[in-house]
Amino acid sequence: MTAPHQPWDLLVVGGGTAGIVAAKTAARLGARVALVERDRTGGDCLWTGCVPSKALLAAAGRAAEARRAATLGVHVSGVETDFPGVMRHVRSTIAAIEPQDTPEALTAAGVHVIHGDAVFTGPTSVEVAGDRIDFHHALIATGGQPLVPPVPGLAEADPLTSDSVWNLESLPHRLVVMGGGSIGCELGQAFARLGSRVTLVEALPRLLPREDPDAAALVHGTLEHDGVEALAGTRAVAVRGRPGEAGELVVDDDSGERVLPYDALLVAVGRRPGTGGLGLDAAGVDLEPRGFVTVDPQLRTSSARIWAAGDVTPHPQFTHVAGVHGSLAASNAVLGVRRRVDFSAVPRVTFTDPEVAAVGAPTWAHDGGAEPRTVTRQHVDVDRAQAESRTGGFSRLTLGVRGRVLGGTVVGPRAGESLAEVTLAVRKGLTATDLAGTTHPYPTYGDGVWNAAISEVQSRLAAPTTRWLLTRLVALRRAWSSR
Ligand SMILES: Cc1cc2nc3c(=O)[nH]c(=O)nc-3n(C[C@H](O)[C@H](O)[C@H](O)COP(=O)(O)OP(=O)(O)OC[C@H]3O[C@@H](n4cnc5c(N)ncnc54)[C@H](O)[C@@H]3O)c2cc1C
Ligand SMILES: NC(=O)c1ccc[n+]([C@@H]2O[C@H](COP(=O)([O-])OP(=O)(O)OC[C@H]3O[C@@H](n4cnc5c(N)ncnc54)[C@H](O)[C@@H]3O)[C@@H](O)[C@H]2O)c1
Repeated sequence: MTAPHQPWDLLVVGGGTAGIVAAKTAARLGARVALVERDRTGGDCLWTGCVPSKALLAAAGRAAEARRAATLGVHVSGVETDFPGVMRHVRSTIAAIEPQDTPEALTAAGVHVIHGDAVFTGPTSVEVAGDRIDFHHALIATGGQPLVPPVPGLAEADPLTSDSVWNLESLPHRLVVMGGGSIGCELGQAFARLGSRVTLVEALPRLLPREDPDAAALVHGTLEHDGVEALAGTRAVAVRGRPGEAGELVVDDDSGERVLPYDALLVAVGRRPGTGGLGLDAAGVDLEPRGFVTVDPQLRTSSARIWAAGDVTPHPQFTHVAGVHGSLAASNAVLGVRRRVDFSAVPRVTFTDPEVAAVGAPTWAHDGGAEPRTVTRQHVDVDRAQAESRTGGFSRLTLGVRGRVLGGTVVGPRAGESLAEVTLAVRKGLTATDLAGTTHPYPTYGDGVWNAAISEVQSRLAAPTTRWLLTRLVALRRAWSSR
């Protein structure tokens, strides 16, 4: 392999979202860029993460909609799901999106693509298939892998993970899912709606433990309605099973042990950073205690010319974060600027039904009156939700001094879309008055956030001093008009 332009201005290791966005950004800035990928460019999001999971959820959602259409007077009988057909939809979605991330697309964007496993041999060089490649700057964007925790018998049973679940050819009759976070809830709901008997096991006392408890409760309720047995506060103790065969997961809650038989076991308890075999010692790159690459706020590692972005860092594991951080690290590396990561407004969405979308300061744990505090609009009071018979949701804002929007949680259909304006509000320091004064189209789920903001403005108008002043003003106008 001959690699032109060495040393590269930027050598990117890893062709997932962080690496691709970084490489394209640096090339656009005029840098000479190479990207090393050992597998397929596109990364977790395209092949095993966001894209297949959202395609699967879309199919499962259609089935659920057809089943509940009777509430709207539409009777759909005999709803059947055809798992190979669903998986064809998953693969065709990937195929439709893939062209953006191919080596050809990268080459067209001015990025030299190298296929192989990169290993750092020093602070300014890597080796790929025996060839030495020199760089002025490098970016580690090697992502992560599903974590398989040390539960006795688990590794031996070779469970499904978010990497391998996409190879299933038939729907498991009984699916046990370990982990009630984003992957567990999204895939657990999807498989249940497609016809599996799903049991979800979450070690902490509730599902989606990072989200507003009211949001988690709504998701829990819908999962149960979909037929999922959701066991929160339940630890996995042991697995009895062999690869590719039915087995049993032994779990334990405060009331004792219970055996959960499965045809397939899916582990979704988080992801570990992909740093193994990268030669980071030779490069002088430090890891933090959990094994993620340590970065400063400019995404520089402990090695002056090496940067890192995406799931390999301790930052939130989302595609949008990987992309934004990849771009930021690339411009810092090739331009020598000092842009810093900004965590004030990083949105997140769990694509269950209902969707749970949140940003900024938590929307819970605020006692009444003191700031910050919350205002909530239940979606039973949102006309669009009533029209669609989808009232199980809410829009909640966390407000600080003078009504400044510090955070928000929206639960309901397309909550991720409704969250966009809350994200902008948090980022730009807007207030409830700003949101209330912005005309929103009627009837939309956006009315939830809008009316929460309006209720805040109305409650300020109802404050005794304001109320007294307004009453005086009206009385003066009345006196003036009747002169
Ligand atoms: C089931 C699931 C659903 C998800 N859904 C969402 C979602 O809806 N929204 C969202 O925002 N996020 C979602 N995520 C998270 C999202 O997929 C990740 O945060 C994102 O893809 C991380 O991108 P990355 O570039 O950091 O890493 P990756 O995409 O993992 O890319 C790393 C790349 O580096 C390569 N590599 C590793 N080591 C080497 C080496 N030594 N040499 C060369 N190449 C190497 C790998 O082959 C890989 O291609 C989901 C994740 C999962 C698992
Ligand atoms: N919609 C999205 O944006 C989306 C969707 C899927 C995944 N992701 C990303 O992928 C990452 C990984 O997702 P994930 O769901 O695997 O991780 P997660 O951290 O979201 O959830 C893991 C859950 O497993 C539980 N858990 C841990 N050990 C357990 C055990 N032994 N038994 C039972 N439960 C246990 C944890 O308490 C936690 O609730 C997430 O951090 C997320 O950022 C994002």
